[in-house]
Amino acid sequence: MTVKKPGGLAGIEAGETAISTVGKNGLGLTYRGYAIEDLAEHGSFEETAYLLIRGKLPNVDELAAYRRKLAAASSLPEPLRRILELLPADAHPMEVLQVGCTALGTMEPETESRTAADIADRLLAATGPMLLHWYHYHRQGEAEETPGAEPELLKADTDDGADPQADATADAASGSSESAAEDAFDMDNYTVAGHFLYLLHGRHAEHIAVRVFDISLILYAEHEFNASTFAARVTASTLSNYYSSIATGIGTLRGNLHGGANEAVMELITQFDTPEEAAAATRARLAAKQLIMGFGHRVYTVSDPRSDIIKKWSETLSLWAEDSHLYPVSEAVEHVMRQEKNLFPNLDFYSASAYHFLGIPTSMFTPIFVVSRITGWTAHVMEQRQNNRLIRPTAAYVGPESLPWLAMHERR
Ligand SMILES: CC(=O)SCCNC(=O)CCNC(=O)[C@H](O)C(C)(C)COP(=O)(O)OP(=O)(O)OC[C@H]1O[C@@H](n2cnc3c(N)ncnc32)[C@H](O)[C@@H]1OP(=O)(O)O
Ligand SMILES: O=C([O-])CC(=O)C(=O)O
Repeated sequence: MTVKKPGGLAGIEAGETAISTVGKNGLGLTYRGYAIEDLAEHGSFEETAYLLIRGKLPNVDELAAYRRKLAAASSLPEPLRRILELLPADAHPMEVLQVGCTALGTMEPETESRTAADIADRLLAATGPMLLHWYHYHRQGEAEETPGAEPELLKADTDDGADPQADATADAASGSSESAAEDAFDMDNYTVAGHFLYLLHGRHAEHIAVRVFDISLILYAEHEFNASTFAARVTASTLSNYYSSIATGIGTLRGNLHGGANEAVMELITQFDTPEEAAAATRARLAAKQLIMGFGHRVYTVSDPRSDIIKKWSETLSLWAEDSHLYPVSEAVEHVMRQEKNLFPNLDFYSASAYHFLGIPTSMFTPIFVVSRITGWTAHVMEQRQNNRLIRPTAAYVGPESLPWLAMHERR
């Protein structure tokens, strides 16, 4: 008798890693031995990126130098800007990032002196600007379409009376090599989070907005053998180049069962005006055997520790938000999912409302996941290369056997 193997490689230990632990005892997440709770409370995304890519937490001087390196790496070469401008306005933002990263790979290829770690630094600083250059270029002259816009209390004061969003947009669209936004951004205090929000909104974001965004980047950075990381490792295992692993990771992250879930969550919760409506609709969907995005997990069985952290921040941001009802709506969905299915929210569920309250357009949610996960993908590509063996499992053949050859005229 043959024993049926679990689908989707569930429960299969597909290799070793020293980068992170996921779901030990059903819960818990560590990056190189550090608890996610500590990283999110005391650390920054730059420290997390350094830890993942270089294997240790940076000291004061190393962190300052790293931030300077990232700040310098955040500007886009002119040919790359042109390529991004040629992409259609309705292109999928994940494909824009795939094109952007691959195009950069043709301009700044991996070499002995330009290592995977160097390119990772370049990409985690430059992918946000790539996305936002393409975004603003195509929205030149359009009304602000950021849903919910940034809550008033989260906005930094702009004292010159100018409309920096319009300036940044127009300048990006004009094709000048350095946009007004980049010129004006305080590069001495560069953070990936602060720079992204600045380029999006055309003004410095409030401290709390930058901090919440920074924490979300920490939470999204790494997660063991998740689908996109595993796919990136498969690509690395063929001795392909670094950029190809990243392109693989982006393509795999896009799907709704993985990174795409945060956008699907937003599409769900914005359909409801009240918690009661959300609860009833969730019950109806479950009865119809539909998936509710942002719930469940392949590895965690008790809870996703990242969800507790981002949920708290989503609640805090909702206090200032125009459409603050999205937080109680989300809680109502969570309540039904726990009651009916004993399922808990994963990181994507409350990230959706948190990003929305920060004034981030829904179509950028999964690309932001890319900006962060580049760190984890890189750590895994480097680990795979250190002790490489081609990843090539076998399949149990279940197709037809020994068919007689059919001549052309015999085929239906
Ligand atoms: C950052 C991230 O990438 S986290 C993951 C993001 N993805 C999502 O949120 C998508 C929604 N969730 C899901 O589809 C799944 O929970 C996954 C893909 C995350 C994990 O999938 P699997 O490990 O294969 O779990 P599986 O599909 O076997 O689920 C077990 C049971 O729970 C149910 N279930 C799991 N997740 C959900 C959900 N979100 N909504 C409704 N039911 C669910 C399944 O239907 C299944 O029920 P059954 O036993 O009656 O058939
Ligand atoms: O681990 C997984 O399967 C998905 C996930 O939560 C992640 O990649 O962050």
